Amino acid sequence: MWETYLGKRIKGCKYAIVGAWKLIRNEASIQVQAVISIIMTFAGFYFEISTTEWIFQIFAIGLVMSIEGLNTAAEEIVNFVHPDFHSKIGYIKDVAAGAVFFAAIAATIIGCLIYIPKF
Ligand SMILES: Nc1ncnc2c1ncn2[C@@H]1O[C@H](COP(=O)(O)OP(=O)(O)OP(=O)(O)O)[C@@H](O)[C@H]1O
Repeated sequence: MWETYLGKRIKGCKYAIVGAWKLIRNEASIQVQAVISIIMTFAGFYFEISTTEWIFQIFAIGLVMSIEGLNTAAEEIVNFVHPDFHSKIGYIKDVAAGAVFFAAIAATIIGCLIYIPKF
């Protein structure tokens, strides 16, 4: 059953869920993002934001957490293949962190556009 096309897709989903759980359990940066996401979700219900605002908020949360996860994966790869100090490793880690920064800035702007008018 697991060797069929559908079986392989289901197995892939299982690994992805396990990976998401590992990120939440082990990575402080993801834990911070998860807590912020929960707070923003409560805020969404409290301020009764519109469907369009929910779409943007959920998209922003997904974007930041996805890129933060990819940043963690990039860090793990470079630490594994080259544990020693090297300027190229520093560059790779810096640009991976920079990608998170872009997503975080976009999410912050979306949050401001949604919530500032509510005050
Ligand atoms: N092996 C290395 N070679 C060169 N520069 C490095 C290396 N490791 C880290 N750096 C530099 O230090 C910065 C922070 O690295 P890293 O993300 O590993 O530290 P951290 O954020 O304290 O780690 P963690 O997220 O695991 O707590 C990198 O962006 C990079 O500029």
